[in-house]
Amino acid sequence: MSSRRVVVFLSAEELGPALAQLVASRAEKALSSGACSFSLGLSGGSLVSILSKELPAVPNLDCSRWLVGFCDERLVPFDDPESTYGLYKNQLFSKINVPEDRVLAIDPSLPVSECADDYACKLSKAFNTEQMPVFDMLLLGMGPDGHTCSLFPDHPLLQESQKTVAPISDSPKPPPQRVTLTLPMVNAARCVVFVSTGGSKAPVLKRVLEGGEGPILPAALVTPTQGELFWLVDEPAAASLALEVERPGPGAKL
Ligand SMILES: O=C(O)[C@H](O)[C@@H](O)[C@H](O)[C@H](O)COP(=O)(O)O
Repeated sequence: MSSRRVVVFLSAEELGPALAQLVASRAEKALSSGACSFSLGLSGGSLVSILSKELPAVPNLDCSRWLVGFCDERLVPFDDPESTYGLYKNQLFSKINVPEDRVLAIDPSLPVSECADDYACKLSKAFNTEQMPVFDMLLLGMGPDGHTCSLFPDHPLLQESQKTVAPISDSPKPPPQRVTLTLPMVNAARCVVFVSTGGSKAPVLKRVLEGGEGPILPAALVTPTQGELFWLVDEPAAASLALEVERPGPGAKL
């Protein structure tokens, strides 16, 4: 892992614009350095509302060459309120100019194992590679149990070392059937950004960032091989941290 930065913001309201600016600046950097696209993996949960509010507010944001995938997705129809793609379609994609055919959604009509394999093929095709697709940036959340994507504590999926996308049928967080990027896929990304806010995350954030008793939690297994790792958190989530963190001033660029 090239670097880990833990950045603490006064509130989620201050974190949002900084996150959007980070995404936009990394997209600009990728595309201006000759890449044909900027590949971004999205998670669900509270990230949906943060990104839907803050990305469209970035001045002159051009997403026409973005390639958008999902770090995990629930096996429900797109019009189900639990569908991460459905939420982003309604709340974000209608406000930015990412072409519809460059948003890589799962096929929720398939059985979960076939759905995972189908999504892995879709990603390989979109990234034009037979190797492990490498996202420019992945945006991850973390549950109060330390899960990320749909990788849950003590789950056999944490040992998956070959697949890029895996099925899960016993998610402890409903709905039970999902597909998820695997740890090798997540750790191959050029930049991984966790966003975690709220006091309920304070205990697990301390355990993930500073270590503690018991098995290592899924979010702590995200250690990009060569990529950057950001933890963007608010003060309530950081309340128990003892390690050195960054506290940028208002409007500071990451
Ligand atoms: O689809 C999902 O459930 C998410 O991808 C999941 O991994 C989420 O990121 C965490 O549960 C954190 O969610 P919050 O940020 O809402 O706490």
